[in-house]
Amino acid sequence: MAPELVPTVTKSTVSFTSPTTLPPRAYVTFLAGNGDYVKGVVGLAKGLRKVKTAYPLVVAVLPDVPEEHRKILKSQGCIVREIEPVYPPENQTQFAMAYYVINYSKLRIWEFVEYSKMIYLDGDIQVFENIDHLFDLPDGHFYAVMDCFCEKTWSHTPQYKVGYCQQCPEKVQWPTELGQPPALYFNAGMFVFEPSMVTYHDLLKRLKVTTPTSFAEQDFLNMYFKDIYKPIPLTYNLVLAMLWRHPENVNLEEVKVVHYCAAGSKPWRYTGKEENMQREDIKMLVRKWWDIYNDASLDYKPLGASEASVDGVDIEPLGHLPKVVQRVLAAPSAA
Ligand SMILES: O=c1ccn([C@@H]2O[C@H](COP(=O)(O)OP(=O)(O)O)[C@@H](O)[C@H]2O)c(=O)[nH]1
Ligand SMILES: OC[C@H]1O[C@H](O[C@@H]2[C@@H](O)[C@H](O)[C@@H](O)[C@H](O)[C@@H]2O)[C@H](O)[C@@H](O)[C@H]1O
Ligand SMILES: [Mn+2]
Repeated sequence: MAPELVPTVTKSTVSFTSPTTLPPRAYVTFLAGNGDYVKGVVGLAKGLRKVKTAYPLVVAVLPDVPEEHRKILKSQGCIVREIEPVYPPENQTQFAMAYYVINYSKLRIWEFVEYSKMIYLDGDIQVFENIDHLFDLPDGHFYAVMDCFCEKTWSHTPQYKVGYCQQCPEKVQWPTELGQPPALYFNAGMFVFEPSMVTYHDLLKRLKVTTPTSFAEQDFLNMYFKDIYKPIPLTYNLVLAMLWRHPENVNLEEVKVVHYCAAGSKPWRYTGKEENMQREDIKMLVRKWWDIYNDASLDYKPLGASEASVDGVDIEPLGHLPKVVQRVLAAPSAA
């Protein structure tokens, strides 16, 4: 329903303005499959509500996301938009993770042109402090946080082989015999962008003639936006591996956004068994995620709607703190 318009008299004319003229902006995330990433998106929706963002969360869902999950997302106040998958050209490339092939579907968000500016967030991200001010960054650029090349997932790359990382370029100099150091490279789990049909069609056209590489759409987006990419501080997307790879670059107190992308760190699957997962900072961040996910006061409460169900579908929290997670979080750190 359109907001009730209130007349305002300017000079001799009367013009109508909506009482709350928010610019057309939104957060957007991506959901594929009928698995447990929907918990990540519910957690993200509740986290954004907790920090009192002024903007909605759009969830771009692939056709394989079941109706049940879509209803849960709508019950959490999300705007659910179905997108068609995007596949890279046929190739023999080994992606760093086999499922990365579906992540090219993220490119569909460029066609959400009803929004002038959007902030993309992976479903395994949590926002712990309000970041709405990023929407006011100057137009015409692509803003994202620089990634780290030190995890094993990078072992196929020249930078990993020589021990170079953009997070500490002075530690191991880029060997001159290898030519120019790699261009600044961002993590594609969070970025600020402007939807545009021109860009959207050009992205898909360029994808058709681009050989896929191990980090799939993240590599492609880095190639495509390299001339307008502007790094923003890691407080806006803490890739967890930074905690053990570049602790000197991290001040946890200042971190606003946490990206649970390290192996074994997805809070809704956390067992504490994988490498680094017994660290006290990891256990604290997993607990912080669950505190939001389990906080019923953060559930979306539309005026007048029953909180018990939506169209008869019981909207129970998707899961309390599983016993295994409680046990692991409570256990004293071995490290
Ligand atoms: O089975 C899947 C795999 C990925 N995703 C979405 O794609 C994003 C990117 O994948 P992921 O975060 O696992 O990559 P990582 O950042 O861990 O490399 C996820 O956050 C989800 O939003 C999803 O919905 N279902
Ligand atoms: O499809 C490729 C994915 O590549 C990125 O994840 C990687 C990357 O960050 C590496 O640098 C890390 O080492 C690794 O752990 C992490 O999973 C994005 O987070 C994700 O959204 C998506 O684009
Ligand atoms: Mn991620």
